[in-house]
Amino acid sequence: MIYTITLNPSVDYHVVVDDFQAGKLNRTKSDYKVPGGKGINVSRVLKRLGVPSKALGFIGGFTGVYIQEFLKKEQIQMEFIEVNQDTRINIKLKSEEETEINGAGPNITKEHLEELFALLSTLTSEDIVVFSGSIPSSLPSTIYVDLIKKCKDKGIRFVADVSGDALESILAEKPFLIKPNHHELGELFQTEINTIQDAFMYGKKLVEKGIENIIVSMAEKGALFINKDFAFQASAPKGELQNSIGAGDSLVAGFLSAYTTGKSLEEAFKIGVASGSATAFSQGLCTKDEVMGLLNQVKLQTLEG
Ligand SMILES: Nc1ncnc2c1ncn2[C@@H]1O[C@H](COP(=O)(O)OP(=O)(O)O)[C@@H](O)[C@H]1O
Ligand SMILES: O=P(O)(O)OC[C@H]1O[C@](O)(COP(=O)(O)O)[C@@H](O)[C@@H]1O
Repeated sequence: MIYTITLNPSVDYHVVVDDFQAGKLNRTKSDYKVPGGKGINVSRVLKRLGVPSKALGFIGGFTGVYIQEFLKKEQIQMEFIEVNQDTRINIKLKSEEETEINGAGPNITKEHLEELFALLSTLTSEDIVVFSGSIPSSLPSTIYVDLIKKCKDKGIRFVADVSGDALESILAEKPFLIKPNHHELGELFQTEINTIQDAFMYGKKLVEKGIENIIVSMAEKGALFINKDFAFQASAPKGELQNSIGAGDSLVAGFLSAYTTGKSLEEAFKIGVASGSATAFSQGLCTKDEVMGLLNQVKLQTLEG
């Protein structure tokens, strides 16, 4: 079973504003709300691609109730730990550009954390755990390392889609897969990455440190897959960008949906990239038909060196 762990879920409040002006009164052209948080998005896309998963994490308040009801309607398995404060609301503003304001998240107590450790202790080496997204501000930045150690003790493989200090701290734990975008990869090396060649060079450094597989996503430029045996660059399909929120999560879900059902790393990578782009080209998260419709546009090129 794939378990997704979202320490900091969200209700994503999407607003579309024509010609957004900072510091002025703006009125929405349209708006809608959906559950968010990286692991929750991964579970939702996995479900659409026909692969079951179970969503874990901390949830609370009226926003938490909304998320759980929504996921229940989508028949997504979940086992969230109830906390005392509201799950955050993240603002996703679409105008000429996309602007995001993500909340810090509710207070998580020692007891809540112990519940999560107890849940993890029921998993087996057959499972895969996906750790995604930010850490609520009440938890230490090393929390992912502690949770990962718990998984590693049981021989459980894990995937991490995290950024900043959290990403840096988990590298020594040798994840099965990480998926930074090119900004997040650059941040690790205190540099800016804009080209495929630079992404390849820095991605390889992480593989040398013991990361099994790395996917560096580069939005409309596609993505790179690197491990110790081979490296590929995938072009992204062409289409009209609707909303790229959740594109990275969809890439992770697409990859895992294929890899855990017996496809090669190469094929799984292609399905991942098609899933990311299918989400970017739709208002919400991708559907299976949308992913399959884009798959033959994803072309792989071997990267050497
Ligand atoms: N504008 C776009 N056009 C085509 N594909 C896109 C676009 N934006 C994102 N994608 C697809 O989604 C994947 C993940 O997007 P990216 O923005 O890099 O991730 P994140 O959401 O983690 O920042 C990309 O590798 C690509 O396949
Ligand atoms: O936990 P973080 O880093 O604040 O990110 C949470 C946000 O990321 C998302 O999961 C989208 O992630 P991606 O666009 O990277 O796929 C949103 O649903 C959510 O609001």
